[in-house]
Amino acid sequence: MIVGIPQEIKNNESRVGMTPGGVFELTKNNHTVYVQSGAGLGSGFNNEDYQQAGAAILDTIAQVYAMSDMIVKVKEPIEEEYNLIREGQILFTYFHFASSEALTKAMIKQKAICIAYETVEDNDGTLPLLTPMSEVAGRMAIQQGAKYLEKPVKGRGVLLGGVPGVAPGKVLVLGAGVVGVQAAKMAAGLGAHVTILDVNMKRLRYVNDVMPPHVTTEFSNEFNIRKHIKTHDLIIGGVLLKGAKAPNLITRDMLKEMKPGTVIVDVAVDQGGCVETTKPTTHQDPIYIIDDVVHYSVANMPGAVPYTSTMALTNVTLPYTLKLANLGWQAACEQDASLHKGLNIVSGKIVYNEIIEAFGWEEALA
Ligand SMILES: NC(=O)C1=CN([C@@H]2O[C@H](COP(=O)(O)OP(=O)(O)OC[C@H]3O[C@@H](n4cnc5c(N)ncnc54)[C@H](O)[C@@H]3O)[C@@H](O)[C@H]2O)C=CC1
Ligand SMILES: CC(=O)C(=O)O
Ligand SMILES: [Mg+2]
Repeated sequence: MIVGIPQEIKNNESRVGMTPGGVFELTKNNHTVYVQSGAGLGSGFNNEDYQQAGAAILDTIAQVYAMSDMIVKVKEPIEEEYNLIREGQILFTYFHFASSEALTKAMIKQKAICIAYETVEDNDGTLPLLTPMSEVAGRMAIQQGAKYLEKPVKGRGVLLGGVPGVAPGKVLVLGAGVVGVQAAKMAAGLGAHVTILDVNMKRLRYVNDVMPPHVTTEFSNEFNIRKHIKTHDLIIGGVLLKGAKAPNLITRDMLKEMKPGTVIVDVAVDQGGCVETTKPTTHQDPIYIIDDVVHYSVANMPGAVPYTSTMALTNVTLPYTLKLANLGWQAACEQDASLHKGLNIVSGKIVYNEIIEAFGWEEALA
């Protein structure tokens, strides 16, 4: 198969769809790999690194799309890319369709085979291709939150760890999944007091077992959320309903209950966010303020640490990329139930119900 790796063109997205190590494995299996010139630079890989691994370099993104049977990338295609996508072409990347009707309609129109990293699902319900980026984003959420709690950027002016004689800051984490646990771990490491909420008791039991005593667990419901937002300095949104629009756990009226300068880092923004006032922002312009509450909602947080993120991503995507290249998408998805769950749109038809539900459509637009 011919596999193409275009440069990411989303704002401040420096990750790339594959490392030279990934290219090496594909070419070893007799596949052809085209990499757009300069695509890996942001992650520390130059054209020669890819050539030595067996790739051929193409000058433009248009050439990469035109010459490849399968495109492997990181973020969803953006508008400039829509018309480059060909009927029957496999796109293996993050899509987060439920948060964008425009993207969904565009991919239906292009009749591509859209396999979404974020819905590839193992038997135990875990999401192997989302997990490493959630690990990155969960850890980063505390770094970013701590920064925006500083007064010059309109935060409360609280140091998360406190100092001797002064109490530490308080961090409220919504969702005890991958993002939530990684965020809680980092915040606890800084010495902050952490409250973590989930509706899944198994996850709360796990957190309770592995975290230090200054991380406390509570069941997630409106009563508890309303209680805690009044006293916490930093709120992390890490909930997920697989493939679906995130539930609005914090509504607009609740902002008035928070202390001025409270910071919300809504990591779940890529699935629409779990805060009513969340709207996607970029690394260039990451925050906005409503009712004195600082909102940080960058939809591609790991893009800011591409050296770590590109390696972590290829580690998990490569076995699936190889399977798709070796067998073709139909046979690969028939053989591998986890990969099958990644099918979101196939030749113009939505095959993942939560997307149809997110837009309130009656049926898959075909
Ligand atoms: N902004 C960014 O750059 C990135 C965003 N993400 C996003 O972060 C979100 C979380 O991802 P993961 O942690 O991997 O998901 P996960 O599936 O590991 O965890 C989600 C948790 O939310 C919980 N949950 C569901 N409903 C809830 C409720 N009403 N209250 C409290 N908890 C609830 C679930 O029980 C689960 O434990 C996803 O939307 C993911 O796409 C992930 C990576 C990067
Ligand atoms: C998961 C995701 O959307 C990201 O890594 O950007
Ligand atoms: Mg994202």
